[in-house]
Amino acid sequence: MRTPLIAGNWKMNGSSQLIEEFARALEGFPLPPTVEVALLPPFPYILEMQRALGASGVKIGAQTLNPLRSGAHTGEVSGRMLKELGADYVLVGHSERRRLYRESDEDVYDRMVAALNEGLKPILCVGETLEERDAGDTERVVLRQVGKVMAPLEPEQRPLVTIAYEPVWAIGSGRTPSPEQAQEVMAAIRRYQGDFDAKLASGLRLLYGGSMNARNAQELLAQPDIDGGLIGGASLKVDDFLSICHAAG
Ligand SMILES: O=C(CO)COP(=O)(O)O
Repeated sequence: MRTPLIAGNWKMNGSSQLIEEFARALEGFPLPPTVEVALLPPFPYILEMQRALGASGVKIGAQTLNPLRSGAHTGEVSGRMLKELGADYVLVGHSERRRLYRESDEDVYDRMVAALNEGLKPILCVGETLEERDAGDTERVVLRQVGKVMAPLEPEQRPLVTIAYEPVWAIGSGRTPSPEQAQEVMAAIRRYQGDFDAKLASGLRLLYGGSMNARNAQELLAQPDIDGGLIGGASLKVDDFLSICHAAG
């Protein structure tokens, strides 16, 4: 039985005021006990969020990490630091990191290993561009991204990874694949993992991300291989985010 996870990726958004709004809302509106909920704010808010929301059961995460532990890397943040701040989760390979900061599959792998070594729970993001989808390349692209990072891991590390399927064209666009189209890709990811290890595949937690909101969450989450969501824009609206959490419960 896989516990659903709803994770909110604030990207470079949010404020102390928004953290307070979440704290107030969660006082009167507890989270469903059957769902794990995480919020991933920008680095400067991690500690504040941990203090304000930790007691509500919300887990805290980060959006990236540097693969090194420390050193002369101006502007960077390591997994060790995130762990010390109380972070549980960390995204690796988000398409915005791949595109805007030129992170390759190898860079994503290095971050994955660093996250695992620090005891953080990595969420590996994968997804195709519109051109790749139109060319009929979706599965090939997504399984390559999964394989390049998952295959070299030690067998005992693989079950610690959550995979988020986020079609690049669905992110921030208001467009989503149909629930059946999302299901098809996510079932392919699970089958592919099953080629390594059947137990790993059945326990693997798969999230859908890309314009998931309070209106479409229910039908996406109803698909058999969708175990939760990675939410961008709607995680900045307290009511919408909490209603997605309840839809998953
Ligand atoms: O990129 C995303 C989450 O990581 C999805 O963002 P949106 O929900 O804003 O489309």
